[in-house]
Amino acid sequence: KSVKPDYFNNPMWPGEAHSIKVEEILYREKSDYQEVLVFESSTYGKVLVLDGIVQLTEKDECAYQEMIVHLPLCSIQSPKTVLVVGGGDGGVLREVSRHSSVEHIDICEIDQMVIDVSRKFFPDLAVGFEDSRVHLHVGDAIEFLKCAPEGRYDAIIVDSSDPVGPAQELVEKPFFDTIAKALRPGGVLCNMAESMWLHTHLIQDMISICRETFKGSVHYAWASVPTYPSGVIGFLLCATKGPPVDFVNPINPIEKLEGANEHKRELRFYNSEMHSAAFALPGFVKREVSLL
Ligand SMILES: NCCCN[C@H]1CC[C@H](N)CC1
Repeated sequence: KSVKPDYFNNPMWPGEAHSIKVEEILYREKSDYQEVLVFESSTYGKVLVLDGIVQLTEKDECAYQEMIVHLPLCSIQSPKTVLVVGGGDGGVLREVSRHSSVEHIDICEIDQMVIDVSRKFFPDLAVGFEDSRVHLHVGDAIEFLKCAPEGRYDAIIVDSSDPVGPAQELVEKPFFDTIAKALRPGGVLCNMAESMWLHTHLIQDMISICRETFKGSVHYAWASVPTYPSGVIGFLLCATKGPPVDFVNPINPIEKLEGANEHKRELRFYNSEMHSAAFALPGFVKREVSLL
């Protein structure tokens, strides 16, 4: 094409761009929702990109997938029913299935192409779909949650892409209302919550909505993910009104879970110390993002 794309003019991280050396393009198609790209990188393994935004790399996906799952699931006693919103690559499912107390996992992913591409190029993530407890729903999570039975889930994990494009409505109040309704009293939500370096306004908006919607506690945690913009990603942890949930000190520590580590592939990032440390926040975040 004659004109190079303007890398610096994007809504989520204006003025910055991240580059990874491409060895070989393995897949590039447009689904009904987004452009799906897979390439072999020089130093991060295979990389999944949606609409030009890095979703995961083989090298560092463990940080995000392990934290987004074990921060909520290790904060409640024996979680049984779990809902995953998004997560079509299967990585979150792989992590949920480490918890032997879980009996039923629903996943609602809007884009079948993401599932097919993950099965072909990311078998270490798509392995999550093989668990017999998994029930796949391909469709819009907004509709799925509207029809979900009240108090159905112990935990809901929103593994979304950025709120530009298909995932736009996943940061709005009506969606959080349906999540709160679908969770049991004392149930927990873990929501992808962008970067404390880049998105404090969006994080504040989400926290304000969640404080209203979840009468229980609202906490912000974060992890290092080198291939995400600014090198960190955040997680919003909420509990519905009911038995109080202490997010910072896991009452269901992963180290005590039978079989959690021999599972499909050992944990590479998450442990109980990383769990508690993830809630420690820099001064500027405490000032800019009021959690109280
Ligand atoms: N399931 C893979 C991760 C999807 N979530 C990511 C959160 C951060 C975004 N900038 C990219 C997607």
